[in-house]
Amino acid sequence: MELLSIKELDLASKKVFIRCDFNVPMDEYSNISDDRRIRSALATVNYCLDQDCAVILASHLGRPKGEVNEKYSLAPVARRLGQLLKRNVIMAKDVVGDDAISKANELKNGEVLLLENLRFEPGETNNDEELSKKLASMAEYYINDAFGVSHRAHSSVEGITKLYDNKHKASGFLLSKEIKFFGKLINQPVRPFAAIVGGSKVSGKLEALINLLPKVDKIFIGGGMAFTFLKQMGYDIGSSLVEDNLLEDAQHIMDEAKKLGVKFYLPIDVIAAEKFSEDAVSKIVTSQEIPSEWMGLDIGPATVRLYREALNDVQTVLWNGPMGVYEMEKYARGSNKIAHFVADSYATTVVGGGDTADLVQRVGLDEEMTFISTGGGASLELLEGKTLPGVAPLIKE
Ligand SMILES: Nc1ncnc2c1ncn2[C@@H]1O[C@H](COP(=O)(O)OP(=O)(O)O)[C@@H](O)[C@H]1O
Ligand SMILES: O=C(OP(=O)(O)O)[C@H](O)COP(=O)(O)O
Repeated sequence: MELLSIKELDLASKKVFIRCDFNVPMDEYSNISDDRRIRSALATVNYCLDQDCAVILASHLGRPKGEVNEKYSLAPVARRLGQLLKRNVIMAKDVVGDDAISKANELKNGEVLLLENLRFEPGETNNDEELSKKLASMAEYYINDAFGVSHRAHSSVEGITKLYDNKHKASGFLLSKEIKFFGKLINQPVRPFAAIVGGSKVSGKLEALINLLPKVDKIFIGGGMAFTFLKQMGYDIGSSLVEDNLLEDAQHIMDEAKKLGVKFYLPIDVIAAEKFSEDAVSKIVTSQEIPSEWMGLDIGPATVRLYREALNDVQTVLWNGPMGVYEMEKYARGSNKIAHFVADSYATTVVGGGDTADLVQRVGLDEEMTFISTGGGASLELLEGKTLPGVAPLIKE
């Protein structure tokens, strides 16, 4: 699949809109714990600045659900970006309001403007045409460099592409790199091929799992993903994260895995805690025996041993989603152990997702992996064989 490339555009001294994925992990004080997604966008931003462009950057951060919420402001990203670019980054107070529009209009060549969180606008996730039009009115060229969100048909990712012809839109360097890498990986994975899937975005990833089954040989489940399966198996999961409306889907996935001969691993023990807190009372329990009101916040040591054994013969691994609440040291052990097994293996190791990349970086193993992708959900959907809605309009005819 060949994409329209930024290199083929005549960008010199033009105004360019770049959709980035600056959805970076932050602590409670808005300190960015892993700036990989910002650093990954620099090649495209610097390329545009070298062409003397006026650069308008836009991203979402978290899921503020169409409302302005200071907690999800991109201001910390603007500061970090300024440090990395070694130049001032102008921050708009809104997305397509008076402030953003006037700053975009006044933006000079060589200047960088960052719009506020796109998801402060309810139209963003609804792929609203009016919002796309307002965003597109800011610049003559559109670049998608937001691999991590290219599986979402959102206004700044999909809708906006309809407002530019092929001479005025393209993929950025990051998006191209990711698509090229996964293209190769998916066509000829060396087998056995395993997917390790965890984290907290249960609903999206459960859907991905069903399509992943025919592509992989082994699936390892951890993190908040596990409890929907464990509940469906009849276990008491206490107050662990669960998607009750997806219990049947979970059963379907387990049945299909059996039918297809895909080895499907679930945690056999977990670290359960009385509450979602670092200082909560916690203990190791079997997956069948999570006390009511307690919640599973990490995989347990028996699961770690089981997964290590079963990962031994694997030749290709795609990992998305932490095995536990890795941000709290007390529940980070499972994720850290898995990170070490994956890094130490001779397999091709691909890690995807903002938080998964963060945890691998925290244990200093990022250089040990074959490839760290900026997209978790996006890479799972690529692996399913889907063409991502943000990528389809950028495929060369
Ligand atoms: N058992 C669990 N219960 C609740 N949250 C969990 C659990 N395990 C992991 N998480 C959370 O999942 C989040 C990451 O999930 P996700 O966004 O799906 O991963 P990624 O960003 O790598 O795609 C982390 O904030 C982590 O604390
Ligand atoms: O962090 C992201 O996805 P990921 O956690 O699957 O890597 C992207 O920024 C997409 O965010 P979303 O899942 O809220 O649409």
